Amino acid sequence: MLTFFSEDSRLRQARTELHDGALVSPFECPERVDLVLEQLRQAGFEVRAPDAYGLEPVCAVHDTSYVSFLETCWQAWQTAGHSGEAIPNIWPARTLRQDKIPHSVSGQLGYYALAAETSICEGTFEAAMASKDAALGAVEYTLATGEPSFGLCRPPGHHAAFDQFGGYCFFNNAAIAAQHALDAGRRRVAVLDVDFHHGNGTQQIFYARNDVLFASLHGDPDVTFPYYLGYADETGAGEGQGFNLNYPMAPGTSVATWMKTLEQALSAIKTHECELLIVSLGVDIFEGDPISAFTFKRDDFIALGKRLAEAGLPTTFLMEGGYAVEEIGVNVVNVLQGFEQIN
Ligand SMILES: NCCCCCC(=O)NO
Ligand SMILES: [Zn+2]
Repeated sequence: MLTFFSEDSRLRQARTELHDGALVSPFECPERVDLVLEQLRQAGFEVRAPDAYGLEPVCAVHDTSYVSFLETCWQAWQTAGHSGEAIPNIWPARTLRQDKIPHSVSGQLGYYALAAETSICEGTFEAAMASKDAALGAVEYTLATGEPSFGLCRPPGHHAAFDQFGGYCFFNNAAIAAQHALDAGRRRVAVLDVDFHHGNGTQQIFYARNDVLFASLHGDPDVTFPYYLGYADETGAGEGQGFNLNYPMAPGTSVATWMKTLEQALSAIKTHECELLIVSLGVDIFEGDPISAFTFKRDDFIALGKRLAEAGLPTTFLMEGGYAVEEIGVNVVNVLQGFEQIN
């Protein structure tokens, strides 16, 4: 399976993440892609650098002011005299005005951030641009050939909403790729999110639309990040009613139960006659993931890849989460090789 990856993904070298009340070394680290690349190359996968697609595909799903904020935030933060990495510490919380975008970079950080764990630093914007290019290269290849592809996207994207970053995400790679497919003439695209965490950003971007079916299997938001979206009663709005499917599951859910739940999502994708499948591939459903709570073992990822291939759709996999760094490469390659065994 052809893989797309841009070396500029490494440009984000954040030093801090707010975790358990302390600033720690980020779980979403550049070493993640090193380990995936190592396993891909050992398994004989071709890795190709994508074209640079510019900002147009980004602004097809994200707010242009938000994109400009991401591009200028780090410089503005430093110009304002801050010495650490850019981390928000105030939000337009429920009792404050929601219609104000302050000129202060501190105020803008809170306006555009959905969570506080994700810092903005040197190279963040450039890495996010590289990540969405990997996604676009992969989906363009699949659209052109019908063959499956893998976008080794770093940073990940599924928490990024129309005008919000967080959960280690800045541009919603899956949404950008889905919109690109629609702009290329596909009528209906499915985004299947198998990451441990709900893809709140992907949901929000397509929530009122019926040309993208969003289906997500994830840890119950009642007890799992992002907490405030991802419940089963969120089924879409307006024309999008019925085109958003959330399958929250309790921490510790067995793989057997997870795979049975996957059947529900795949059945809906088939019913909706989707022409392209984009898989938000988070391998943080691995039992050893440090910040997640599902129970996949290495070989379960092979079964996952096989089952997805049986859906029989042109498929693009896009990297989302996965923080058990030592095993991330094997777990990713297992999905892709499982898929190829059937496809
Ligand atoms: N405490 C922050 C949790 C961020 C979740 C990142 C992720 O893997 N999302 O899929
Ligand atoms: Zn995740």
